[in-house]
Amino acid sequence: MLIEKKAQATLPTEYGIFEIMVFEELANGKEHVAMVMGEVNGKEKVLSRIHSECLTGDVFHSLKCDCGFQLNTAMQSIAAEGCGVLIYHRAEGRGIGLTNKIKAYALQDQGLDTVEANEALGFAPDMRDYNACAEIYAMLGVKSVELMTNNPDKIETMRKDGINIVARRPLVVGKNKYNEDYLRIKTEKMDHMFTSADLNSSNMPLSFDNDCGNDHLDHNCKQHKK
Ligand SMILES: Nc1nc2c(ncn2[C@@H]2O[C@H](COP(=O)(O)OP(=O)(O)OP(=O)(O)O)[C@@H](O)[C@H]2O)c(=O)[nH]1
Ligand SMILES: [Zn+2]
Repeated sequence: MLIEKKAQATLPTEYGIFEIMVFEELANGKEHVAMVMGEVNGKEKVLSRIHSECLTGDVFHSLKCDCGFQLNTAMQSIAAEGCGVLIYHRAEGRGIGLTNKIKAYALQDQGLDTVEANEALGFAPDMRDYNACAEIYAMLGVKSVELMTNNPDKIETMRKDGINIVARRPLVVGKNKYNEDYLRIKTEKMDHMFTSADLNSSNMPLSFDNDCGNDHLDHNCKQHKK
């Protein structure tokens, strides 16, 4: 056994009411979270997202990546379906941890891309495994999942790690001028399934992506003050 269920409670969110469950990965003490809506025990093709922790995107609404937008959209989609599982997978920085991710960001400030920065720090571009997630699905009684992701390598690794993925739902959201290159590199070097239409369109859901020419997101920008 890799994980142990530690706690469960009802959690109302702006998207709907979930059951939150905490599972500890015994080897490293990581606390993975399952946000569960509806009856998933014994079900096939449960709508699901395995969301890798991204403190900067999920909490601080960073625009350098698409994580925060994907997290919100995944929860909305599960709520719309009335049934599903979101696993919040504590694999910050694709498994290299927060300190190393921020070191990678510093290298990106100097011109390296997301893959080169990981490699410069001595890491593979993606260090994640999903064994704990496979066990969480098993403990929940989920037979198979429809996974929200754009990453075919993630699907392949998850299948190797024992997750039964029977369908994929794209999760293309949050493109903006700060993550354009990041999304392009993910498409070119990490095979993410963004179409050229996805990469060329702006699906930024927020109104502050202004056209004033100022390279900031200043809500007090004189041009935009009403
Ligand atoms: N090392 C590193 N990790 C990053 C970087 N940007 C985002 N991340 C982490 O990447 C993880 C998310 O991976 P992504 O490559 O964005 O997407 P994915 O999970 O593989 O695929 P999707 O399911 O389509 O979202 C989170 O843990 C983020 O913290 C970066 O530049 N370097
Ligand atoms: Zn992110």
